[in-house]
Amino acid sequence: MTQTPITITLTGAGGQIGYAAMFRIAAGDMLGPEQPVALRLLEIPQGMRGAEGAAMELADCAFPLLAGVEVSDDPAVAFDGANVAMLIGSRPRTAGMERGDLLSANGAIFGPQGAAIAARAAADVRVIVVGNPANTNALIAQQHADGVPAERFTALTRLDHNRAMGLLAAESGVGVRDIDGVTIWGNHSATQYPDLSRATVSGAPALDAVDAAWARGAYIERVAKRGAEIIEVRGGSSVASAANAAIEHVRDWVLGTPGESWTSAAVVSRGEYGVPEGLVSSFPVRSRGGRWEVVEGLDIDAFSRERIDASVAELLAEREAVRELGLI
Ligand SMILES: NC(=O)c1ccc[n+]([C@@H]2O[C@H](COP(=O)([O-])OP(=O)(O)OC[C@H]3O[C@@H](n4cnc5c(N)ncnc54)[C@H](O)[C@@H]3O)[C@@H](O)[C@H]2O)c1
Ligand SMILES: O=C(O)C[C@H](O)C(=O)O
Repeated sequence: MTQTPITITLTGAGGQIGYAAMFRIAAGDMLGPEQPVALRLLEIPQGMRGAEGAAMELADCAFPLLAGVEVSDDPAVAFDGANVAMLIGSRPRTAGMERGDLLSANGAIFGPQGAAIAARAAADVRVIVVGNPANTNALIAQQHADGVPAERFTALTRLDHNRAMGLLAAESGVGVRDIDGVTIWGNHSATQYPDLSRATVSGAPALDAVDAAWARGAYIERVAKRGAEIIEVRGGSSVASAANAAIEHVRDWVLGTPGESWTSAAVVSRGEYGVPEGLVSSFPVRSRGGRWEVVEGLDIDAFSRERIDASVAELLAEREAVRELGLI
């Protein structure tokens, strides 16, 4: 194990998702069993004891790959030299709220963090925003990160992607290994579009394996509202599945996606599929050479067009709202 450690900054490290993620990262689940990692844990003063306690437990695990842990409430310290920044810290919604209701409460967190990343992080920094509303928070961070290429800012829709795979597998009576070609388009919100147009079940078109009305009705609704379903059943928003998805997002971004398969991630649009440039929107993506590439050239039928446009309209409205709040 002679490799230089990769520095990973986790914000909200005293919170639930941070706690669920950090032990797996330190165990090598994100960057592989040969790659040492150094963790920088960022919290606000009220969250520092939780983060410090988690750091003590990390030490008590004696992970061979863990090259160090630092806890700080200063973004300039926590983002110093960061190769990967996982922006988790922010308030979760509670029952009855939409994620967009968190914009004014959480949006203000991401401008200063974007600026701190620009000032302190490593030249190759990759940023994933988990805190909701994730797409627009990523936009805010990106807009404050002068000098950092826009493509380094992403938001998490891998959890939606995994949910879409899991629910399709259950409906088809197969394992998730037999599912491919699912896409999440748009916003990590109730308007997102889980698209089965090109999905396959055991190599055959998914739309032949399941009822088409289900695929374009109840299925979309269930995937898009799964977060609220979890809140209702657990009494709190998803934690371990969110941490898992964030880990998979970073793993694939750094190490690549397998073969021709794609996954879903919210990336800064360059105008692909008519999504206005600059919005952070979910697309089908592959990772090649450490960069996300939007899978281009897929046919979009009228149904899909309408769903994508509806979610993009919400992203445009969120961008307008944060402009009005003076956050970008
Ligand atoms: N994108 C997704 O798929 C997805 C999935 C699940 C949860 N989430 C979101 O992730 C966020 C975190 O969820 P959680 O369950 O871990 O919440 P939590 O309340 O358990 O933890 C959040 C932590 O963030 C800290 N924090 C707040 N402001 C901060 C700042 N400026 N800098 C650093 N830390 C800060 C808090 O002190 C707290 O410890 C929520 O916004 C939730 O809605 C997103
Ligand atoms: O739904 C939420 O508020 C939490 C998270 O975004 C989720 O999708 O589980």
